[in-house]
Amino acid sequence: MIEIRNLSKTFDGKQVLQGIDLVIEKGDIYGLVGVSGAGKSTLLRCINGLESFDSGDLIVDSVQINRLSNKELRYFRSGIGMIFQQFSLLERKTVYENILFPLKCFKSKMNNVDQRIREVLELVELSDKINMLPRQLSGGQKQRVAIARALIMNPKILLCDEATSALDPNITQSILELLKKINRELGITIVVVTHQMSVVKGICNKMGVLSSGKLKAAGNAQEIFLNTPEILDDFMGEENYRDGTSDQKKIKLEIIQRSGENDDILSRLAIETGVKFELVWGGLSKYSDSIAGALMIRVHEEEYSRIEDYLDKHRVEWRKL
Ligand SMILES: Nc1ncnc2c1ncn2[C@@H]1O[C@H](COP(=O)(O)OP(=O)(O)OP(=O)(O)O)[C@@H](O)[C@H]1O
Repeated sequence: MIEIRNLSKTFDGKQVLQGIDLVIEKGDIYGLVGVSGAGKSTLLRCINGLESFDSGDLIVDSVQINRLSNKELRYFRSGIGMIFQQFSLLERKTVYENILFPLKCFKSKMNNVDQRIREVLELVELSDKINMLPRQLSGGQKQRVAIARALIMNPKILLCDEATSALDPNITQSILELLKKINRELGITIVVVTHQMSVVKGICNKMGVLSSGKLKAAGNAQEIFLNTPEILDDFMGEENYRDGTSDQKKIKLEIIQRSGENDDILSRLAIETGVKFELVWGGLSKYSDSIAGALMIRVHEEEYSRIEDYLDKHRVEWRKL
């Protein structure tokens, strides 16, 4: 378990994390989201002791990180894996040597190193690339090597800093599946820093929303998406829909669909109100353990009240954006 209590940090007098209280349970896949500069990466780096903090407590499996000596901190960090957007592989070393690297760094006395490297490579499904150099691999394959390198030390926690941000959607999906498998089969707690809402929806059971160094919300990811979506408004539009024409006279609203309810809502809305509206974005999202969806429509302000009346009358869940 990772417990963060009233943690604050400044950089050059600027407060970048302010009174953060957060608990990440063993086995969670926890998403940390927020706009650029919100403090996500700094918080992630505090968790593995790469970054110090000014006040508060950070306790990982009953170990108070801020009280560790340098030697103890080094040992502690060997039990936490980390992967990055840019993979950070050694370009002149083979896949095998890259995975071996942390064992050398931490002067590990692990037995059967060769067998262990082959095991982690099999887990990330890259056994056939063992003697290749990073430049001979695709982005997704490089991230798999980075994951294997993180796993070689048998970590209890894996930290992912924008690990899929540089990848195509299909490749992202396969990396997310791999992270889920690692969480499920090895029981590794995963903390994911991302600006991609689809990543949080796809794999995270919990999430924390950071804004200007403060924690705006924390809890069950699906509940935050469905019950308090306004908290995520800052990110909407970056990924879910593109709306270049900012027509002031049009109002956007979101219709929530839970478990297949209101499948026919758009056709009913069009036929029964006669209002012409635009579908901006729509889709079902697969949350870690269920499916729910949202439809975003745009309507001229003069006709907005007819839509509002219809949705309320038919008890359809919606909100104005
Ligand atoms: N080493 C540093 N020295 C000084 N300021 C820093 C340092 N690292 C981060 N900051 C500042 O701390 C704030 C939080 O940065 P951080 O990288 O944690 O945000 P983030 O939410 O991860 O953003 P992004 O999504 O862009 O990576 C920013 O204002 C950043 O400029």
